[in-house]
Amino acid sequence: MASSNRVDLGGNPIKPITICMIGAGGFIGSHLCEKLMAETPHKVLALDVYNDKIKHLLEPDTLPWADRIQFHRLNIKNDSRLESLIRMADLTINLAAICTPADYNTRPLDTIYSNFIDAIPVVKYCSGNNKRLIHFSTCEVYGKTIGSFLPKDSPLRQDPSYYVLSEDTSPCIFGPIEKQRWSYACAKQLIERLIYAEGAENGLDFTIVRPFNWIGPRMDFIPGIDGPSEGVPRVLACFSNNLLRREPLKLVDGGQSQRTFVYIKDAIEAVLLMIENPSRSNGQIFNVGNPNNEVTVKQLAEMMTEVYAKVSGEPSLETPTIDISSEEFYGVGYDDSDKRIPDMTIINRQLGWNPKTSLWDLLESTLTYQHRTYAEAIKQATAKPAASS
Ligand SMILES: NC(=O)c1ccc[n+]([C@@H]2O[C@H](COP(=O)([O-])OP(=O)(O)OC[C@H]3O[C@@H](n4cnc5c(N)ncnc54)[C@H](O)[C@@H]3O)[C@@H](O)[C@H]2O)c1
Ligand SMILES: O=C(O)[C@H]1O[C@H](OP(=O)(O)OP(=O)(O)OC[C@H]2O[C@@H](n3ccc(=O)[nH]c3=O)[C@H](O)[C@@H]2O)[C@H](O)[C@@H](O)[C@@H]1O
Repeated sequence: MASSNRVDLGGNPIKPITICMIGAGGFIGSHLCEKLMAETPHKVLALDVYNDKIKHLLEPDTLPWADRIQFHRLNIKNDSRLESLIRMADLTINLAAICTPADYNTRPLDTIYSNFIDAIPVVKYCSGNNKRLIHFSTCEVYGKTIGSFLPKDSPLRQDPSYYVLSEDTSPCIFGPIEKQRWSYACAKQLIERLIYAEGAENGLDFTIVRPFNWIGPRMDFIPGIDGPSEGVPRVLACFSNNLLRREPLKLVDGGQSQRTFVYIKDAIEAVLLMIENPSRSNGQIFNVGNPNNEVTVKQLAEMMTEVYAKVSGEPSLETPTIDISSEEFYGVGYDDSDKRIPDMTIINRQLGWNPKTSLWDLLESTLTYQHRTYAEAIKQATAKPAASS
């Protein structure tokens, strides 16, 4: 329950604030709203075009936090209410974006507009009205590691300085323009630079968050169930969909890319620390990830297969994975980040935050959720054609 005697990292009482959360209806937004309602006294103006993932927080209006959350259905591209909602709040958190890799090379214009152009008014309204901004960027701004350009057998590839990604020292390395995969990373980088410049020239109080593969319940959609049949969500939902349908998991270019995955609930703790400790967060760019949870995508597929068999009680397929080329899976212009290990020095120093949950544990709770939420719907959807023939 929201307690009134909560203190910040300096031991000072935390005053209730109003937060304008743009993109509140998405994966991260839904978990952040849940946390803010259950554990803090803060108010949320929740802005999004959809609210399915936060319906449980909005209805019925007898919920204990009913007077602390207000949903505003709006598209920030073209809605004149945006500035007044930002003005009504003490802090704006911008989560709105197109952020699924399948879109970056097939809808590059929408990707660039969404991640750069549409975010500009948010930055300007915060700067012009002296409001604090927490903006969600991405670990993709780092692009590829320096180490990826070394020969495969170079011993330097084992040296962390060639692959650990640090906020204030690592370069941002993208592929050529025809590799439209980088449209997202480049747009995010430019909005980071704009925010940074607003801070330097006009005194904007900002915090930039670079999430490293946050995963958990409510991430994206299951194609044909609560999203388009032909849609391609991020890897957690792709693999969940394959497991639920008892299909082999598809390994893009052999699944050799490496990722570090962090549990959404751990990551949300970090965001709450940023919200409630502005003096330690303003002017900072924070990596938020779990360097201990590194796997190749192939290892992730194997682990998810094992965990899913445990939580569903269904035996795994004889051939649990198949290889597929990136061109076949994503189309022309796809490219990939090779490896993503976050340097945690800054977030540790400023906020004392550390992730807690192991990859096995986070997959167990997430796949339990996926099974409970979708297994029956998939059974019905796949049974339909047979019943009608
Ligand atoms: N999940 C991750 O691990 C991760 C990693 C890196 C970066 N991020 C960044 O974090 C943010 C949130 O990511 P997420 O995983 O919750 O994605 P999401 O797609 O689940 O949420 C984004 C939300 O923004 C909304 N939105 C998009 N455009 C809008 C518009 N024009 N007007 C109003 N609402 C709009 C969408 O409807 C959606 O609900 C994004 O900026 C993303 O780039 C997330
Ligand atoms: O989450 C993040 O930190 C960032 O990274 C993601 O990018 P990426 O990790 O490449 O996206 P995923 O869809 O999660 O894919 C991870 C890896 O799995 C592979 N993959 C994906 C799906 C699939 O079915 N099979 C498969 O092998 C991809 O090729 C990629 O190598 C997205 O760009 C953003 O959500 C975000 O900014």
